[in-house]
Amino acid sequence: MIRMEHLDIVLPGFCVRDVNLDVADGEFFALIGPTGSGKSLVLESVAGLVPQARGRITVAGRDVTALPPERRGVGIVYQDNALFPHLSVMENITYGLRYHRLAGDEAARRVEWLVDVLGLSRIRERGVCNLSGGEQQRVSLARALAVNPPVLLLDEPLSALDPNFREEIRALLKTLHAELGTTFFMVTHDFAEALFLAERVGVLRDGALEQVGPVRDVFCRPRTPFVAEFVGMKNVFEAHFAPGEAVFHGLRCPLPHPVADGCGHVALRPEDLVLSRDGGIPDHYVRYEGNVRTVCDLGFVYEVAVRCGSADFRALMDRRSLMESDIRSGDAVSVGFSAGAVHAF
Ligand SMILES: Nc1ncnc2c1ncn2[C@@H]1O[C@H](COP(=O)(O)OP(=O)(O)OP(=O)(O)O)[C@@H](O)[C@H]1O
Repeated sequence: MIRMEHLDIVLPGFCVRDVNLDVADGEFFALIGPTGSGKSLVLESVAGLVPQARGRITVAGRDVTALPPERRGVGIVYQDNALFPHLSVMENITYGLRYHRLAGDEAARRVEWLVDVLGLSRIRERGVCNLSGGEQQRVSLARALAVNPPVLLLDEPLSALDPNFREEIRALLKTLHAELGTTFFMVTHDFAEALFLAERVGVLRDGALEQVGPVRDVFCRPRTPFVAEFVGMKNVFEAHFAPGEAVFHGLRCPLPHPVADGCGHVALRPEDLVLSRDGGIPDHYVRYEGNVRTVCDLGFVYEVAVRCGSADFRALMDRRSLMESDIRSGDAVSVGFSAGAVHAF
């Protein structure tokens, strides 16, 4: 549905380099990466809002590289919703219908369906300026989808919302995608969002794609240290591989799958580590001894940093486990994990 071939965008001080990407018809694809990695530029080049220096963009089989934004067949939803402030909710939603010559029963039914699914019935005649952030974002989703675009581009649609609205809009995005079959192409720097919504993701780093794949694959089997850290692995170590095991920072670790001998990395998710002060690590777990360096309150969970030899591990613990195990900074602890949790690459 969307194809980018050898896409380059050249700006003073920043370049997007040789992006090649295929997004399938009806897919929910998320382009993820840290702030400033070029995600919005790639999305805007699909929309025709940023000129590319090289490459070709195809939408629904049509080469749109040279077409203006309004002829590309894409809808767009921004982080800050960009509604027309002088128009009502319904006027905003139906604004594009006339331009796209979409009057008639089918368009009216679609608008009513969107108003209903997005919970806008009660506020349809209101002006948009005094709506809550969540309501405004629901209106902008309805406006973008009212003209039935084959592709909906979403530029960080949740990041300006407070946490309650974020969950609500996230769930609505999932429903809309499942019901409409529209291809969704979303940009976000929040991997958890992509994990909840997307079928596949592409990870952008400094203007270049570093890994593309099914979201679970990228989550569990990152191919580079950068992707591993971006998806929250937290424990990424340079390692030397020998038959059946990895050695890193002087620690030996069995490998769940055969890996070619030589150098590489091992990575562990912080939630896969178990900490204990009294040796209470299951016998079949890999186990190292170390000292707690810091205990950091992250809100719902605690991140506990433990040094074992010269390796710094980071584990996540919920409040109850932390209280029950009475782990504090400076304590001697065991760090344990199942060999199956080790990702080697
Ligand atoms: N019109 C422009 N002219 C020059 N530089 C630009 C322009 N637009 C964006 N940039 C720069 O290009 C880089 C990538 O910007 P972009 O907005 O695509 O990043 P992003 O990954 O979407 O980041 P964020 O998550 O913060 O939105 C940034 O350094 C930005 O300052």
